[in-house]
Amino acid sequence: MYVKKLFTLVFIQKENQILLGLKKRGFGMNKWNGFGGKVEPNETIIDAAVRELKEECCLIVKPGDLKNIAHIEFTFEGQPTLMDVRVFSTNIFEGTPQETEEMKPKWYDNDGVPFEDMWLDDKLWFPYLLQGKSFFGHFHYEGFDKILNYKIEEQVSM
Ligand SMILES: CSc1nc2ncnc(N)c2[nH]1
Repeated sequence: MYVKKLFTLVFIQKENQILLGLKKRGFGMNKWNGFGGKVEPNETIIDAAVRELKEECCLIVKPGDLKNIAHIEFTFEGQPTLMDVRVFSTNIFEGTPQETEEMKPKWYDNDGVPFEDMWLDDKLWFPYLLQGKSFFGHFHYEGFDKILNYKIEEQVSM
């Protein structure tokens, strides 16, 4: 029986670039990632995604411009937690990415994503993200540095 926790993850994309943030504290510190976090009890998933993006890099997006492109679950050997991560992307945004206490933003070329400084699973599913393909993924970890098993299934549309 898992204890499910809901998270958002937002990727801002340009023609051939993707915006990543270097996490400066907390869970995933010193890893490059998209922007997001926990969904609070009083908000929708989309509202949480919009809120976290603004808080973490000062970009503004409209809820309607966020496309839900993936649903990724993370479980951990011997732990009850299931991280239920809803992934969104858009190329419509307002503002310029700013560094905050949480994240240092940087544009990366799609063919230069720093996988060696990201979560282990990211290099497995980023190709789907970069090709605009919707997918479901489940990654079962042992600790935080070893993937025991995983699956990725392309979805026709989310
Ligand atoms: C704990 S395993 C994990 N992989 C991840 N990849 C991208 N964003 C996350 N929040 C991730 N968590």
